[in-house]
Amino acid sequence: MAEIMNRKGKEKNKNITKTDTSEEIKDVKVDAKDKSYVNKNLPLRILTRVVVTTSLLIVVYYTTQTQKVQPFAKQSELLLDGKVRTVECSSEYIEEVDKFQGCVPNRCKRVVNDKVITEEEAAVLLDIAKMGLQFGGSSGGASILDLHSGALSHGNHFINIYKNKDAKKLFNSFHFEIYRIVKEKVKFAVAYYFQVHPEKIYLTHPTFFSELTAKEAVTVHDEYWHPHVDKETYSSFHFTTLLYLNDFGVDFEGGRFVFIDNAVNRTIEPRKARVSMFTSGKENYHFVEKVTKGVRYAMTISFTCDIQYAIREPDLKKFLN
Ligand SMILES: O=C(O)CCC(=O)C(=O)O
Ligand SMILES: [Fe+2]
Repeated sequence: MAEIMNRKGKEKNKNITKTDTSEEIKDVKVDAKDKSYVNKNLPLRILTRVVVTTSLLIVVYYTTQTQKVQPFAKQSELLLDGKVRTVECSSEYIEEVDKFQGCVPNRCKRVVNDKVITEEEAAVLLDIAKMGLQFGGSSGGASILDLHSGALSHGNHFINIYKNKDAKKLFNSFHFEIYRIVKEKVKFAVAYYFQVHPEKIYLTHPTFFSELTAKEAVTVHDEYWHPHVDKETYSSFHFTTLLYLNDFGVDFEGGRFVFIDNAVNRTIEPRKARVSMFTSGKENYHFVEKVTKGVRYAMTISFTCDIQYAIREPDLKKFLN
């Protein structure tokens, strides 16, 4: 029975083919037209979808990005009483610091205080940084001056500032005294906020001035914007402090300090004489945004609980003789 139906169907089709050829041709033409229409418009439709999806993704990305950034300290605010945020210490940090009696912070934290150092002191340090750095300067966007070791960025490498006779003429004992006092004040601020004994924390290497610009990086030393944990970069660190010497949004653009937390990034906008202090473990994962305009000056002042990594004051004699 099915076969009969098939045959009948075939015959019917045959008839149509014979009697209505023009109709079929017309149909075929329309079909071909339709197909070419579909083929011609397919790339356009795909393109439209791609454009719409990409735009949506961009909008979603930027809205979530901007929502995720929260200022912790803005340049426009003066934090005279300090601003503190407690964070859960990473287990590695606790394990490490536990070895040092009297140096364990009762809590891991980040603190910003604008009263520890005066603007006058910051201005003297800015002078020291600028005077020293004029004898060097990296080919890329990041230069450092370390008065303890004498290391000064120069082109693609480092030179020793203590070997430069002209540099020696510019510095005097007043500069070195302010440099010492500032570090001492910062040490006491760390001891106060982290509830550790001031005699149990020691200045450590590297403690240095930094100068960041929008210049293209030349060597890895110029790539200051990578997220990192200070303790992983320098194992001796237990407390990191940063003293900012000029102003975000005034002297330079970009260059905010950013703590990377799970759901949100928290920013510190540099402000002249602002001191930021934090425990150096994984709990304070961070980066510095690229400077897009101007020059940013800061000082990284590092502390350790391990006396074997303590560093001394810069040797004044090396400069003044
Ligand atoms: O200059 C800053 O704000 C931070 C620099 C930094 O992350 C570092 O020295 O480890
Ligand atoms: Fe860092």
